[in-house]
Amino acid sequence: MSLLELKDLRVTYAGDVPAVRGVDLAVSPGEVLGIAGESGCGKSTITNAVLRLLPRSAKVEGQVLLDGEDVYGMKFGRLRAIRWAEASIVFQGALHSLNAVQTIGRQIAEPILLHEPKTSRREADRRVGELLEQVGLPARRARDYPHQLSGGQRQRVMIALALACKPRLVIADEPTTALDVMVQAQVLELLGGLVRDLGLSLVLISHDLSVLGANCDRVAVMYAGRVVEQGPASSVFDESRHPYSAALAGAFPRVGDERFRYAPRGLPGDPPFPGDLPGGCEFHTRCPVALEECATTPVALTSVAPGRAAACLRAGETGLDLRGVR
Ligand SMILES: Nc1ncnc2c1ncn2[C@@H]1O[C@H](COP(=O)(O)OP(=O)(O)OP(=O)(O)O)[C@@H](O)[C@H]1O
Repeated sequence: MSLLELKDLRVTYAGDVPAVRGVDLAVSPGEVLGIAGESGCGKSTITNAVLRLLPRSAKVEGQVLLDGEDVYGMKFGRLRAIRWAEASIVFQGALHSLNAVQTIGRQIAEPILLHEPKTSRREADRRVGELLEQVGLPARRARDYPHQLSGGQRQRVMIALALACKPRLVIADEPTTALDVMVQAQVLELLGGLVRDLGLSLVLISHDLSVLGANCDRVAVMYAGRVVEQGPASSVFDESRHPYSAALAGAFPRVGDERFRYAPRGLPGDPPFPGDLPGGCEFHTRCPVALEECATTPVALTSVAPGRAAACLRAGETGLDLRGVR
């Protein structure tokens, strides 16, 4: 059974902004699922929807099942119990997520003491030290305040915090966006290693498809609130079946990788505003291989190969060369 399952998830913000428009996703125990897409495509909305962290004005339809339990059908007490302990989130931008006037040790101890009331302060402190060491920081840094740490160290603290109550699922929403490339690679390697060692499931969210290609088992690519391609990470990245995935893959080349014979190219234009979507395929206005009918024919996510699906009228065409899109 899946540890996390989204069934036809739809989120509409006040003012009729359909930010997520029917997303089906499943994450198995121990699996790393990547969610890719440009800013505004609905990635953070999905993150927040999983643990019911959306503003009250957001209308949520469909289902979120965590280990088979309907997150939107449970009482608030149960919801509070599963946050941190069953599933936790590493948010982007640790400086804003951490409390500036509390030591990081206290901040990591807090969910432990809250969720495990029998744990003594002393035991919680011991666990904090252990968690800090697990993320590559000396235990004594527990006495530091967030401003005394570098950006990469703070993001390590965020990971320690997410692991504090031994959850089975971690959602990391752009966990390395604010970091420089070297530190980004170190933090991702750390996160991936911990997930493997602890046997956790991970949902890794990023606009950078190369990050996901290197760190995930499977990837879902989102555009305008929907999944437009899904499949094993390496194939979505190397042999995209949707022109948008091909463009995303081409926007972030891996230096020295022989497979990238094309210069990195940005994708012209912006994603559409969710309140004002074009007809037909939502991507047709920016698509380099669009046909006339793409402007009028809506297209659903359809299986294109075992374990692979794409929402493109041309996805099944043999010989369609998307490499030039990169
Ligand atoms: N509280 C809100 N009220 C109204 N609209 C919102 C709200 N939060 C997000 N949106 C809109 O919903 C859409 C999806 O936003 P979301 O933050 O989920 O995208 P994202 O892919 O995570 O982008 P980013 O990478 O920039 O965080 C955007 O058009 C955004 O403007």
